[in-house]
Amino acid sequence: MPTSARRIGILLVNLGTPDSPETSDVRRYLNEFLTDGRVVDMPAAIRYPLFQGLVVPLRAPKSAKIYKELWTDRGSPLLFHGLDLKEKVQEALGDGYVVAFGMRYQKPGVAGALEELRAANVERIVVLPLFPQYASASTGSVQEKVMDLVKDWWIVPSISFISQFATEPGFIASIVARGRAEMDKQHYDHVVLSYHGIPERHIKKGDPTNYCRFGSCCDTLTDQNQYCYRAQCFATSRLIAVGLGLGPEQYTVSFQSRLQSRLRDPWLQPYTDEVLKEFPAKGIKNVLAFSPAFVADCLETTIEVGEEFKELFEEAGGEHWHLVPSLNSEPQWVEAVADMLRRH
Ligand SMILES: C=CC1=C(C)c2cc3[nH]c(cc4nc(cc5[nH]c(cc1n2)c(C)c5CCC(=O)O)C(CCC(=O)O)=C4C)c(C)c3C=C
Ligand SMILES: [Fe+2]
Ligand SMILES: [Fe+2]
Repeated sequence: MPTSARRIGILLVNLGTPDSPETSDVRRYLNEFLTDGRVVDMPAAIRYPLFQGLVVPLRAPKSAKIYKELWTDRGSPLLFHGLDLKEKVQEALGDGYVVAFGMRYQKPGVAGALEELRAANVERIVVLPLFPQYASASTGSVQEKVMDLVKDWWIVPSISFISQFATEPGFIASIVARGRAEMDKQHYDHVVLSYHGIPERHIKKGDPTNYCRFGSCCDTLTDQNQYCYRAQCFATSRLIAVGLGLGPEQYTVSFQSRLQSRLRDPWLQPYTDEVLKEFPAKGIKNVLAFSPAFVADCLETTIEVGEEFKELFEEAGGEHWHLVPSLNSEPQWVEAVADMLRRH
């Protein structure tokens, strides 16, 4: 008797968000997030008491206030955009695929999403962490979680990971189209491409040949630095700039969202909140900002770039700061994701 063809399982994963903007839920989220050894790479014996006992209790009420500003009728944007993307990618890929969506921290979790794929008896699983540039704190953590979960299955399926898509033409074209739509509406003096920061140390830990010097070494992607987050951010930026027809002097690459550390560990620089203050004195009064480390709007885009940086820029004498929305579940991006998955 012929058997019907088995389908391919797709697991889309994003970072995670609190269940609600209440302090108790934000605390639970931050406790899980900031005790992940790939995010805070201190020995567990220090990390747990320091973060659960001190950092998170102090941070949670402040973060909760900001999450309240972000929250919508549909809840957290990171979550509902992820669910929308899942639906639309499923539609684009058709019956030969089963698409599931999970979050690295909190709900819906990666475990439940993997169970959906197991129940569908998929032939193999392709995991797409929704982070364009590879970082151990984001992509690496998702990879670790997936491997940790499937290791207990009686039959371990074939699993592959799309580790990064920093230079993927469909990703770049989707961002360029978003940017063009804004640039057609009005003139901008300058473009800022602001990426989530990470400690420089995290890059050095993934640099076995000791190649990265945080200088021009990151200006090209080579076999030696293919997983360097900084080099990937620069590669994404160059392609966006080419797509928008920008010369090197017309855009700035910078890094945001650093977690203040008393150890004063350097994070990737320049910091967005510092460079933007210098723009007005240089005659840059109208700025278009992109957040190309994120494919879905979230606290770090809508609030940090869209509101906090705007305020800082205006205080420094700037006139107009505008954030290009993330790709979310825009049709061109849905097709780019489906195409990436079909080719994988
Ligand atoms: C681009 C991917 C991300 C990397 C790399 C990353 C590294 C990283 N983040 C923190 C600390 C925080 N990040 C927070 C929010 C947050 N971070 C990402 C993505 C990456 N983080 C996203 C998508 C979000 C938004 C989630 C949402 O619910 O909207 C937060 C929580 C907010 C706050 O309290 O400020 C923290 C804390 C570190 C320390 C780190 C690398 C070492
Ligand atoms: Fe983060
Ligand atoms: Fe580098």
